[in-house]
Amino acid sequence: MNCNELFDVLPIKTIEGILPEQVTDLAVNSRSVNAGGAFVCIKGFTVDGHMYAQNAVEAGARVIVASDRVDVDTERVAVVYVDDTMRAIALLAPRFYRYPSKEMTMIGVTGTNGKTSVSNMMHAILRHIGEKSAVTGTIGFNLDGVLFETENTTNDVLTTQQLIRQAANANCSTMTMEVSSHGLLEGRLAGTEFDIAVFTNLSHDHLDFHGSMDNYGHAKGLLFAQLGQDLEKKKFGIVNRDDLWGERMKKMTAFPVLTYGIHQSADFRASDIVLSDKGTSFHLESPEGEFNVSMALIGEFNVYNALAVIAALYAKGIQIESIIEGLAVIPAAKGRMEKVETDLPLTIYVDYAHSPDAIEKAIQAVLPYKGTERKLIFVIGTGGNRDRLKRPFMAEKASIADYVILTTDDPRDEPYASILSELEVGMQHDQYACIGDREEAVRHAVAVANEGDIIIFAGKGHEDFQIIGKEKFPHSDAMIALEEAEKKFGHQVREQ
Ligand SMILES: CC(=O)N[C@H]1[C@@H](OP(=O)(O)OP(=O)(O)OC[C@H]2O[C@@H](n3ccc(=O)[nH]c3=O)[C@H](O)[C@@H]2O)O[C@H](CO)[C@@H](O)[C@@H]1O[C@H](C)C(=O)N[C@@H](C)C(=O)N[C@H](CCC(=O)O)C(=O)O
Ligand SMILES: Nc1ncnc2c1ncn2[C@@H]1O[C@H](COP(=O)(O)OP(=O)(O)OP(=O)(O)O)[C@@H](O)[C@H]1O
Repeated sequence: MNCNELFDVLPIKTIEGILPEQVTDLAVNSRSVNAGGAFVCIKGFTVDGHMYAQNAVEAGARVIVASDRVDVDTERVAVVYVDDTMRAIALLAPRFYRYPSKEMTMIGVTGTNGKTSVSNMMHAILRHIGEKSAVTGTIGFNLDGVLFETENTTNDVLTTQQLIRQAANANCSTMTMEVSSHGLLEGRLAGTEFDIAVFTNLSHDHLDFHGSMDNYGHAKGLLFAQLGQDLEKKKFGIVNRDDLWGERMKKMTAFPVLTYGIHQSADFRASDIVLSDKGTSFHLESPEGEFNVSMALIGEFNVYNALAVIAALYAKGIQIESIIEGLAVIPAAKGRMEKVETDLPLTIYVDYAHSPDAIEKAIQAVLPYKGTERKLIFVIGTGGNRDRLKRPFMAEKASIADYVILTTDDPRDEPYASILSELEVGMQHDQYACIGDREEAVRHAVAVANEGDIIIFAGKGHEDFQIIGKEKFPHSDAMIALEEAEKKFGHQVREQ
């Protein structure tokens, strides 16, 4: 891109050296600088990108954007000095990628729980009805069926613009993004123009970062505020009417807001809900009349997710009949109450619940068909060095299960003992075990199960690793559980 055109977007303090005519690339990581590119030095939580300016020059950068003095040869490279490089990249990235979000319908999904589920359901339905679609979030970046790994739920501003440009170039009609509160507060969505903002719910999580529920709720609301002020555009907010924070989200935008819910009156309302182990059906009241909806996803929480999906895709202009047809055939998002296929006499789910509300909802999903004979075993892990306040509340909700195994998900640098003791405070009955090593915890769950029992492994979901210390180790709840269950029950099945 032409340098004058690119840097014209910045309030520049000084330029040392001579700006080249063009830059080929933008980078915030010295390790991904390409020859002829520009490197922006970001001060992070861990390191200061200014330390890597010389590495960037050696990798071929022609321009460095910095706020602090950098010791580089200005005969070789131009240095653009600004007040704040984080704000600079927020302006440079969308300009460099030519404001790609304007070329598609952009749907942002925020809330404590349900972001991955809702956004992947929308993506799957759009593809089912023949539209090209992209989605980014905790599972990665899915470009019309091809999955790429990403670092964050909501990526840094540069990666975000790169991914949106990729989706636009691939002629996607829609890009759905999971929008985290961290992403909103840290400006990772600068330059992303959303058309539809969806709010799922708000409950206790990430208070280590936000300090209070009020701050956390405010951060989520920024997605609605970021719908902008150009009221001539057709934009929509979608909010959960049964969640007290829904009203607050609504107040953050002047655009029309469609509501959904089960208990309160709403534009999209579900009633006559039938929950089973095979799936869920409900009656839908909508602005277009009444419909029957059925889907293979289990649990009342998925009724909320389905309502959010229906309202958002309706706002995009898709016929409700087509959305319902899509809902009938799509699978659960990976690792979200995902049933592990087995002919062994156990029902096993892998789930990503790691907040008190999600744990309650995951357990409630199986209660309607569990009966009194079968035991529900719930394995709950929490991460080390992260929100400690939620731990007892997680165990309190887990206590709804008959037998609970308290363990870790990514212990990081925190000792097992401190994680487990803080969880244990919340237990409401004595039918539980504390086992820090997750593999051992999974094996124990199968060891205590009887034929017909249900086990939910919560906390790791789609992830196939565990972070212990600073390292990632391969880990799969499903594989360990199946191996153990095969040893325990396999002969029974084979002999039949
Ligand atoms: C606390 C936090 O937000 N950290 C984010 C932050 O990392 P950081 O500030 O530590 O980065 P850093 O390592 O100090 O690097 C600073 C700069 O130096 C550069 N650098 C670094 C090394 C080098 O050799 N060369 C170089 O140029 C880096 O590229 C970067 O530009 O910037 C990184 C790049 O954007 C993010 O990946 C990282 O997210 C970490 C992984 C994280 O765990 N974040 C969590 C808190 C988070 O954001 N979570 C939410 C989901 C919440 C939910 O579940 O709802 C999310 O959206 O993911
Ligand atoms: N609408 C919902 N309400 C409450 N719990 C939900 C809802 N949808 C999913 N869950 C539960 O929360 C877990 C996480 O769901 P999902 O990954 O969709 O949420 P998320 O908002 O993307 O979470 P995260 O930010 O942690 O990635 C699921 O595994 C399920 O147990």
